[in-house]
Order: sequence, then C-alpha cells, then structure tokens
Amino acid sequence: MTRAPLGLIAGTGFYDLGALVDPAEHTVPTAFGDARVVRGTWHGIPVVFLTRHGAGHSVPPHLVNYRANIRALADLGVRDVVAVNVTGSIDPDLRPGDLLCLDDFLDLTRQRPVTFFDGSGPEGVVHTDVVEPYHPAIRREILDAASTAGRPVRDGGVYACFEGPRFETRAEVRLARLAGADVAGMTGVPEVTLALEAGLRYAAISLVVNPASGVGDSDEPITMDEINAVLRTSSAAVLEILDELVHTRATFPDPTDPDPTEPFA
Ligand SMILES: CSC[C@H]1O[C@H](OP(=O)(O)O)[C@H](O)[C@@H]1O
Ligand code: HPA
Repeated sequence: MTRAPLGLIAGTGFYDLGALVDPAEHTVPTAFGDARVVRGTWHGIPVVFLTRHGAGHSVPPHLVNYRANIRALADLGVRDVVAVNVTGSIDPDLRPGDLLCLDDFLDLTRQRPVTFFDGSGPEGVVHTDVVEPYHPAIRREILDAASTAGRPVRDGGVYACFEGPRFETRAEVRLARLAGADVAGMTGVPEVTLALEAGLRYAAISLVVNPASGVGDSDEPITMDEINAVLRTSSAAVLEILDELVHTRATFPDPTDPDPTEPFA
C-alpha cells in the first residue's frame, strides 16, 4: 500500500506551488470529465495540487467542474484536502489580508451540479449530513500550522458562496450578513460538499482580498487591481501555513494514514 497523497486545491492567485519537488502535470479522466492536477512531493510528502480555475485561470467559478476535480482527487487516493478560497469580507471587523479557517457555509449558488448521486447508482438517493462540513482534524492542522508559522488565522468563519462570476449587490451582502456569513466567495460550494460525498477529509483557509460590496466606509467598486495587490502581499502567509502543515505531516506521520512509511507511488 502507498501513502495517501495530500490534496491541495487553490484558486485565484495560487497557480503554482513553488515548493513542489518533481512536479508533473497529469490529466485525470473521471466519469464527470477530465481534471488537471500536478503531482509532486513537498517535504517528502506526496501531494496532488489542483488549481480549480484551470490553466491560466480560464474557467469562471460557476463553470468549474467541481465533480471532476473532487472525483479525480479521490481516484488518486487522496484522503485529506486543504483548500484555499480568496474572499470578500462581510464581517466589518475583517480586513484585506485576514485569514480564516472556515467552519460553516451558506450555499447561495443557483445552477451547479451539486452531487455525485443522481439516484441512478447503486447508492440510490443519498442525503449527506453537513452539520460539520469542514473536517475538525484538518481544521486543527491548519490552525496549529498557522500558529507555528506565526500567521494569525481566525478559528471559524461562515463562507457565503454566491453564483458569480459577478460580484454581489450590497443587498445580497446584507442578506448574507443577516444569515451569519463572514466572507463571500464563489467556489467553496459545492467543492466542500462533494468532498464530503466522496469521503474526503476537507478543510479550507479563506484569505480576505477585499471588503464585499457595501462593507466598510467606501462605496468604491471592487477591482481586480485591488485584489491582486492584496494577493501580492498576503499570499505568502497562506503558503507559509501550508508549508508548516506539510512539514508537520512529514515530521509526525499520521498513524491512520493507509501507510505513512511508504514513498509515493
Ligand atoms: C478574483 S475575485 C473572484 C474570484 O476569487 C475567488 O476565487 P477562489 O474562490 O477560486 O479563490 C472567487 O471565488 C472567484 O472565483
Ligand atoms: O467580494 C467578493 N465576493 C465574492 N467572491 C469574492 N472573491 C474575492 N472577493 C470576492
């Protein structure tokens, strides 16, 4: 048996994990279409990296093939997934550059394939429990890694997933705030719920890159220039946390891993 690779999914601003050793691109065919991944090692740990918007950020959030992406990770033997989502802040106390380890979500999407189970398979109709959508053990790893790396991360946060690709109206952001949302994004769902359906242990780091529409003092429009400027200064913090998390895994192999001593196949 081989060691289960760690899955890393990222989107806007994270297209290349410079730390990956011997990175190799693969196309993984699945029943839902092809997924593109990069396989390599990081601190000796096998890693499968998936950039959810595809090469050159060519796929908008509402058209990402979430099912192919998650199925591909599961088919490659991934058990644990750390995802990164950049977001607009809804909680007025959050600032661009802030990090959260999400613990819940609101699904405000409208037109995405949301499940692996359409009723025709041997499982029939499946209703997945999502009372704890982000896996507590992976959340703990993220929080511990952040603490060791000296990069503060808020423990908990509700991610409101909008359909996109447009940004939200101020009224939509107020509605999400009333429902308890802290940050707004366009890709976290159904990625997280498909991961649950596939039996993966999934957690997500959210990096705030702008105040969501109408949040804060300014009524300025949200611009990609502003978002890219925050990414330039803040993406290093996310990579440091991931680096620490992977380093810790390499140092203290997980006894529940199928075989933590074997090298990557
Ligand atoms: C660049 S702003 C909108 C874009 O950023 C977020 O990306 P991701 O979730 O992949 O980190 C948001 O969901 C949109 O895709
Ligand atoms: O303000 C936002 N809204 C939705 N998704 C986002 N991704 C980055 N910023 C935002």
